[in-house]
Amino acid sequence: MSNDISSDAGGQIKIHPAVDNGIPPAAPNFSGGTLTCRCATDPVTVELASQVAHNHVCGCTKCWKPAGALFSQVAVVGRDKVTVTANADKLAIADTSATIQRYACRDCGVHMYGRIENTAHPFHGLDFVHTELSRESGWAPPEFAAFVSSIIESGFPPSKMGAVRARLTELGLPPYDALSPALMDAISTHVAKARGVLQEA
Ligand SMILES: N[C@@H](CCC(=O)N[C@@H](CS)C(=O)NCC(=O)O)C(=O)O
Ligand SMILES: [Zn+2]
Ligand SMILES: [Zn+2]
Repeated sequence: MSNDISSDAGGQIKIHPAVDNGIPPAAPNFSGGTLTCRCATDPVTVELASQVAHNHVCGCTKCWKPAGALFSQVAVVGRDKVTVTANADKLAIADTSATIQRYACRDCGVHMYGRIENTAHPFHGLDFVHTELSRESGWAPPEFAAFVSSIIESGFPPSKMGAVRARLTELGLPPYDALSPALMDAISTHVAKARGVLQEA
């Protein structure tokens, strides 16, 4: 336990640096900022021309996490609000077979944005971004924890899942093993309408 990267000296479970010491609120009228990768020279920069939505922490193996973090922090923003403003040539898709095409810096490994190209996907039109890559404060804070059980797939001991879910709840991040109920309902509503079995939401 003492050398477990997922807990601090006091045994407190560490979720992600953006939430471990309290979650700062959104700034009113916040209108975006610049994401910068971790390269000391020639960093990739991405401009977001709006506030983000549905910010959350994600335990899946595919989302980018800073070193030592159990969870990723990830939000969505309209794809028309996302512009790569420097060193775009360093970006490559982390896994071309994934639904979300995550554009990663080849040098530092940070994911700069994730994009869904399938126009039938419920989340088409939204890009996935990590606001911690910005120096600005005022981003919409994370509201829930998604894919919590998936941290086990990165090697986290199943016996400590109770402590993780308790800590997430304490932080005000209700833990779910897929997305939040609101987002799961939105996905199924989209699917039902596409199948013609539902007219009204
Ligand atoms: N248990 C899997 C879950 C992966 C997963 O489904 N991730 C969600 C949340 S980011 C997703 O929507 N993935 C789509 C994708 O990765 O393209 C893992 O941890 O790898
Ligand atoms: Zn980089
Ligand atoms: Zn994820």
